[in-house]
Formats: sequence, C-alpha cells, structure tokens
Amino acid sequence: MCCVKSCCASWRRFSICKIKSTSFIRMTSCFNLFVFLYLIHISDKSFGEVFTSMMSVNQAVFAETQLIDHLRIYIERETQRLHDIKRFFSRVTAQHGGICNESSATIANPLVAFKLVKRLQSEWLNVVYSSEAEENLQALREGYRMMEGSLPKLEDLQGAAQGLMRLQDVYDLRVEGLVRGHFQQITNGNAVDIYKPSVSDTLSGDDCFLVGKVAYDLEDYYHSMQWFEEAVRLFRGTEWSPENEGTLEDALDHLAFSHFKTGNISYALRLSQELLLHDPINSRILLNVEKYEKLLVKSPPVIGHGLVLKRPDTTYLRTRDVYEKLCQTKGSQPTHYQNPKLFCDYFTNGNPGLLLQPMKREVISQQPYVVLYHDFITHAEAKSIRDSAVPGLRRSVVASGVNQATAEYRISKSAWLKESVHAVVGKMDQRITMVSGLNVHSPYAEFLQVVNYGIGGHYEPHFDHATSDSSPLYRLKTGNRVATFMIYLSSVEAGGCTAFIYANFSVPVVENAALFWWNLHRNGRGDGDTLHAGCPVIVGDKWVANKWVHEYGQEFQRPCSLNPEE
Ligand SMILES: O=C(O)CCC(=O)C(=O)O
Ligand SMILES: [Fe+2]
Repeated sequence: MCCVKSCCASWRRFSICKIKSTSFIRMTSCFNLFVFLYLIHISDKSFGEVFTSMMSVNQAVFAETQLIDHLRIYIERETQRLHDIKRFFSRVTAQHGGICNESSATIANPLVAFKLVKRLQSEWLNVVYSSEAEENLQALREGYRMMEGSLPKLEDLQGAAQGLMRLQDVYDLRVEGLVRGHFQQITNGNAVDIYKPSVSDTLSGDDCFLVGKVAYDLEDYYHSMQWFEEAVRLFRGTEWSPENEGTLEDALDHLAFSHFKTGNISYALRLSQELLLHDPINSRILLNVEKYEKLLVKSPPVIGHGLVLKRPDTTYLRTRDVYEKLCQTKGSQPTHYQNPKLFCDYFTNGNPGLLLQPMKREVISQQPYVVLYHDFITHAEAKSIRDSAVPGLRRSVVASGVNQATAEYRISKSAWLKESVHAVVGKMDQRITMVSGLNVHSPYAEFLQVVNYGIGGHYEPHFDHATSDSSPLYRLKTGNRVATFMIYLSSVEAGGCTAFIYANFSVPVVENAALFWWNLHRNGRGDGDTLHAGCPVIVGDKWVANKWVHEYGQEFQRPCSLNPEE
C-alpha cells in the first residue's frame, strides 16, 4: 500500500492515488428507491457545500447512517460466506484426513472414492471460483454509489479543514490541544481551556495529515508544518488502518518538504533520514537527502537564529488584529455603570402594541447606535423560522462589483423568506415596525434573510450598507440599507460573537434577542463605525435572521439632517 502511494508522489505535489470503481449496478429494492428519493430531495435543495452550514452537516449524519447499514449488511454476508468456507474446510480436512490416516481400504470404498473425485472436480472449483465475495462487494459499492451525490466532496473536506485552521488562528488555539479535543490558548506560558466541550473528541494522525495536506496544497507551510508535526507524532504510535489516506512515511515526507520550503534544512534532513529508515530505497528521498546535505555544507545553519514563520492572510484583512481580539473577548461591550448613556429599560416606543409587554432594551453603544432587544422572538417562533428556511438555504454570497459571489470571508448558507412563507415572518415584520417605527413593507425592506453558519463559519468585517454606487443592493431602487435588525435564532456553545471593529466591542450570541443598528448617518452617508463581523463559531449551530431596512419609506421616521455627526 505504502509503495503504491509513494510511487504516485512527485517532488512538488504529492497526489495520492485513489481506487475508483467504474461499474454501475441498477437499484432494485424499495429501500434503495427510498434512499434515491431522499437524495433527490436533499441534493436538489440545500445539500451541496456541506461545510458551509451546520444544517448540511446534520444531513450528512443521515447519509452516514445509510452507509453504516450497507456496511453492516456487507459484514454479515461476508461473515456468513467465510463461515460457509470454514465449514467446507473442516469437512474436507476431516474427509481427507480419513483417507490419509486410515488403511488403503478406505479409498477402495467406492463411496469414498466417488466423494474424492466429486470434491476435486466440482466442490473445490465452486469454492475457489465463487462469485459471492465479488457480489457482496458489488452490493456494498452500489449502496455507496447511490449515496455518492449526497456525500461531502473534496471541497467540503478542504472547507472543513480550513474551518479548523480558522478557529486555530482567530482564537489562537494550540494545534496540540485541538488534536486532543481541547480548545486551549497559551496564557502566561500555560495552556488554558477557553471552552470545555460537553462532547469531546480527538483527532487521529490521519485526520491531522489531511488538515496539513489542505494547507500544504495551498502552499501554506505555516499551518501544514504544525498539523504534519502532530500527524507524524500520532502515526508513530499507531498501526496503519485501511481507511487512512496517509502513512507515517507520507507525513514525514510532507513535513520535511514544508520545512525545506521554509528554510529549516537541517530538520528537513533529519525527517527525511527517518523516512529512509522505513523506506530505504525511496530514490526521491535519497536524492532529497543528498540535496539537503549539500545545502547544509554550503550554508550551515546559524545556531540561535530560529525561523519565525508568518501566518498567511488569505483574505487580506486590514483590521484582523482588532477583529480577532474582539472575537476572543466575547461580549466585550463597555460596562453600563461606566457610561450613563448605556442602559437597560422596558421600551414601548409609544406603541400601544408594546404597552402590555414592553421590549427589554439594552443600549449597547451610542456611536454607532446599537441596541439589543432581549426576548425579541420566542423559542417556537425562532424554530419556525429556522425550519421554514431549510429548503431554501444556499451558500451565502457577498456583493462583488455589480454582482454577488461566494467568498472565503463569508462561510454560511442563507435563505430569503417572504411574508407568505410562514405567518411568523409577517409577525417579525410587525414587531420590527412596533419597536422601531420603520416601514418594512416591500420594497422598503428586503425579505428576511436567514443565515446558518458552517464549520468555523464566519463573516469577516464588512458593512451591511452599499459602499459603491454600482452595488447590487441598489437593485430594489429604494436607496441604501439604512438599518439592520439581526435576530439571533439560536444559541451557540462557543464563539460566534458579533464584533463591531471600529467601535471596539463585541456582542455575544444571545438566543432570541435582536440586535439593531443604523448603518447610515441621517445625511445618507454610510457610518464607518458600523464595520462589524460574525466571529467564527467554535462549537454550536448558529442561526441569525437579518432584516435590512432601506432609506426610502422611512422619511418621517428617520428624517434627513445635514449634520454629519447624526
Ligand atoms: O452573524 C453575525 O453575528 C453577523 C452577521 C452579519 O453581519 C450579516 O449577516 O450581515
Ligand atoms: Fe452584517
């Protein structure tokens, strides 16, 4: 196995050969038909790009349940097949022993002789050339092929691995901790848990190898080294398993190359020498060792000059440091007693509809004006909205010139809900109007956008309002997005705060609460202080709903002013 893999490896890119089966078998059973219909349902709707939403990840659990069933049936059939072969083996051994050990009179018995001839002419043939093993395997593969459309793709594995690396970066988590199932930061030289998961899991050498490989293929040696290091450590202590993609040799090979690329030749040499202990005739590694040795003679490493690698910044975020600090210090809004303009109250907005049950208002910031309305929605309403959104969830997009496009800086799925979809959507509109006085009738506001985040899902710092005249946000022809109402439709276990970058505070996810802010000054210009972000979700299934209210239709509720401060 290892030999086949290393044959496929090349110097720069280590592509790993995978066995691909090509034959196709028709589906027959009712069960298969059910699975088929189910797959049409999920692949037709919201299943692609599994890593971008936890809802899709949950659907993948169903797919694995099916695969487990197929494998169980396969094991049962193969166990029965081997049982039958063992029975044949025992009978043949006994009868053969009878002939060999007893007197020649035994074989003189025509019944014994007939049976020997029959065994050799027919029975052995049937056993040796049995197609049962092949049929069992075919059935297993057919089951798998039926599921294939709904299984995560390579891009999902890459997206999930990038999600883990994002958590590692944004929350400054140690890879060594993650591998052991701990979410830890180093504080004053000690590993401190920033979150203790209720259900803990660990990563294997092969898991680490695959994360490293994703980084490696992106020429991101900063991450690949850390993950391959863990892969090597874990592979060293374990036996190879058939489901593994990589081996100790692969991990050593990739780790050595990552170090070579980042200038640590002596370590690359040591790793390659270790690799040769396992695979002494690997001509590529022999050549590498020779090359490394020559390089080290030419320019010996300077003791004490440790290499410090910089983390790659794929989305070129200028505000990254503040953003990450705000994500780490969850809920870092100023304390109310320090600033009397920040307070909590029961708020009716003078609206009779709120007299009996006023809104629980928490003013979080004055500039920009950000308010959190606690218990804005009930648990049941939030669930109805989430459920209504599921069939329409698609990979979230961002404005890109005059169009919209997916982007690495926004990892989630979203769906647009019209009032007609569910009565609760209209109820939300009414409540928003009651509390803000804003006109949210179409086209003065957009439909409700429901968002579900994926593995390490996030939305890096952005403005909700358009910042260029060609933005697709103007397609409604009702001006820019003057205000945002963002409802937290779920809780999360860790991470996922909403961070206001320039205003320097972050709001933790408060289940069923709604966050409100003005995106524009009264003079119509965008308020730069509203730059905000959805921090990566560490653990949990984060859902939010956005209601974006436009300028037109709000003339009386939010009159214009020439004062740029307002
Ligand atoms: O999820 C969050 O906390 C922020 C989401 C957001 O800003 C958006 O969807 O525009
Ligand atoms: Fe936003």
